Amino acid sequence: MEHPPKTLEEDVLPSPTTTELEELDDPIVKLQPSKMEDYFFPVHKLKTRLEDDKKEPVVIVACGSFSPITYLHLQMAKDYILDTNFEIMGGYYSPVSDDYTKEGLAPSHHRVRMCELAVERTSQWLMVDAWESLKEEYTRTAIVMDHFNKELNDNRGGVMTSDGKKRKIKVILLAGGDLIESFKIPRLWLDDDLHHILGDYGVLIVERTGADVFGFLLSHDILYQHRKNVYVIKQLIYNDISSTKVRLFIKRGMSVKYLLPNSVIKYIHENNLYTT
Ligand SMILES: Nc1ncnc2c1ncn2[C@@H]1O[C@H](COP(=O)(O)OP(=O)(O)OP(=O)(O)O)[C@@H](O)[C@H]1O
Ligand SMILES: NC(=O)c1ccc[n+]([C@@H]2O[C@H](COP(=O)(O)O)[C@@H](O)[C@H]2O)c1
Repeated sequence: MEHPPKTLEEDVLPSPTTTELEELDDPIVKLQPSKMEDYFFPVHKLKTRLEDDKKEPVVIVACGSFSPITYLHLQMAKDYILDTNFEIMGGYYSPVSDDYTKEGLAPSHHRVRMCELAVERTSQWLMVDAWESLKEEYTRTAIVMDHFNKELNDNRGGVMTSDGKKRKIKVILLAGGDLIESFKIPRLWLDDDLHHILGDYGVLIVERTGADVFGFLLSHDILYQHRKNVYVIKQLIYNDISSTKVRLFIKRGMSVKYLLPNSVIKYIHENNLYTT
């Protein structure tokens, strides 16, 4: 279990590069198709070479509804940098399929496109993978993690180190504290899946207001058993934008500016999403 930095002095926050602060003029775009038969695994922002051989290559996978994606989801993926032992090769949003019966889900092709719009001008490492969303039936998160592992390690052989050898990428699930707390809901998660996700992959937990992550880690047997593979990202500034509230604001005709990227707001209006 990773603990937050003890003092701020010990923890040197990397300064963002200019490109990270500006919206990219020349966006790195490779849109996902809307049919499974046209599906390809997106790799256009994936780093293929490890810069620091002492670090462990990692790909972050964020599963969720993203209905719609907000600045919280974008910021959540950024906080990994506090952990200095990983070198991030890339990150993916994997929106759930339409079969996931949750209130407020816009059709999956809209959710995928909104995620793409959100990252295409603002990130040099985040991509959107439509595989899960293109499936007619719901796919459990453990199977989604296997899909990423297969694409990255089995099909592509991981990454290249400086001496030309290939190294396996650690695929890690990025999840908010609330998602982790859902592990305790009876029959929602299979124990075998939790052992697989936590034991064979790993979880990066982003603290969320109202969720006592450390207390929960202590109380949950399977999480505790795999605690070495569980990394908690302490939120220094809490951001509690929620997609539910964003949908409600839109429905009530209120402004959602500064809660999500303008390109996503424009898309929502153009496609008349969340108005009813
Ligand atoms: N405020 C937050 N702080 C930390 N993590 C969050 C926050 N909001 C969402 N997440 C995380 O983002 C991921 C995807 O979230 P998802 O879109 O499914 O839920 P949500 O934003 O809570 O949406 P909804 O309001 O529709 O339930 C999940 O891992 C969730 O825990
Ligand atoms: N058994 C499982 O694999 C399982 C159970 C609950 C949620 N999840 C995942 O968690 C993510 C977020 O779910 P919610 O939007 O319901 O918070 C989704 O990607 C969903 O697929 C997976």
